[in-house]
Amino acid sequence: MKQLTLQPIRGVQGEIRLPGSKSMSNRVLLLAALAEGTTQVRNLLESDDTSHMLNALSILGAGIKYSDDGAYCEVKGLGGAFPESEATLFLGNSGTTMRSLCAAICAGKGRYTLTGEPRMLERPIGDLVDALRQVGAQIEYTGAEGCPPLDITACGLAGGTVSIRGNISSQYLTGMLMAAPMSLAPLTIEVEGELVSKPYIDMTIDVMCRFGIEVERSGYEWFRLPGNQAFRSPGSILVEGDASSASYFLSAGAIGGGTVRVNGVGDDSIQGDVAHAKVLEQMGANVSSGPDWIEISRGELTGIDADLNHIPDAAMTVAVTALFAKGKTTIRNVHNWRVKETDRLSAMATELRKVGASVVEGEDYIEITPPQKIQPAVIDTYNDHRMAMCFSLAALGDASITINDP
Ligand SMILES: O=C(O)C1=C[C@@H](OP(=O)(O)O)[C@@H](O)[C@H](O)C1
Ligand SMILES: C=C(OP(=O)(O)O)C(=O)O
Repeated sequence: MKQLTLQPIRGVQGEIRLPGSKSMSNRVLLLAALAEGTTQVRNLLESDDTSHMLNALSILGAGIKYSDDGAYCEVKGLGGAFPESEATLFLGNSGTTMRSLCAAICAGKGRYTLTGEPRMLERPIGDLVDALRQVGAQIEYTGAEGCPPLDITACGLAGGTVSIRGNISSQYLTGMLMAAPMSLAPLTIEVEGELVSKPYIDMTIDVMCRFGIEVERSGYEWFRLPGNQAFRSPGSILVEGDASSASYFLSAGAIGGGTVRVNGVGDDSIQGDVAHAKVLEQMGANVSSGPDWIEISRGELTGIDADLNHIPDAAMTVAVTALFAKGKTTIRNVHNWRVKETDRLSAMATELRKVGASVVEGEDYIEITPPQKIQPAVIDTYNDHRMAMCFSLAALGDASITINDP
């Protein structure tokens, strides 16, 4: 196993341009593949999750190539649902790919197996499968009930009304929304109970709108879409910088002193995770922003008690930032951390204790009391990119931090 040791970092300042948003990249790729016309996607993220989406889309028939200078990725759309074929698609541990492709595939024809890394086979998808079955999808579990692998016999989606639970992941609703225009008649999607991670739904609808599909909605309660519609390519689309990735740099600025500026996301962003800067401001950091940039510098940081359900990914960065705040920080309403790349509530509690914090791990919250002084530690990352990225910040505490499997 590789390790990365970070020597104590004494102060940070500087400016970066962010890589493309994972969430926006994967939405744009899928809709571009289904759309009429060719889309040039700029600032596409290069990552495991986007490579699983790209690979699956090319197996499903979309034409994908990079421009000679690498400036954009060109996606030649299919002009409708995926054409009839048979394929096994390996989707790694990418929730956005698994959930959105599952729904989109059901709108077409053919026989498909969707599978992934061992952890993906433990991540729930039953709420999406139940909803898709209401509109005629034929999906079987071949492993554990309620999780991938899935065997799908795609035969199109009927219209009508479908009800979907949203209390575990918003990605199920995102999947239904992006498949809905391909249904055979208008579709109304009703959300049953509480919906988590709400800003991701606004992002989904924003991207769909750029591909020519209007969604009628009542808040996060119901959504109505016309059937038999094709997405239309906007020609060219710029993927915003990744707001979740921005959170590590912004926290570094809030903790470490000098001014840090991230370019590529700001006030005009469609990503909910830009609200991470607001949380840092609430903790005492100095924040300013423009349409596509955010700048931050240190203030006296104080612990907060906050419901961070709306920013589940950046909330992990807040948890590590809490090591540098005065007093206790409580992060509430993050029960679905337990079903992501790893059980993030348990992993976070274990690793924060290694650097000396006192931690209470609740069923759906975490309470962090910082140590007098951050202890040098070897951090396990549980095959979770965000564990690696957010614990790098602990090296700002005058301690050397080794990250396992960085
Ligand atoms: O729709 C998306 O792009 C995402 C939604 C969130 O998941 P949940 O809705 O499962 O919380 C988030 O954690 C994930 O990284 C990306
Ligand atoms: C939860 C995440 O990803 P996904 O659900 O898309 O696998 C993440 O990137 O933090």
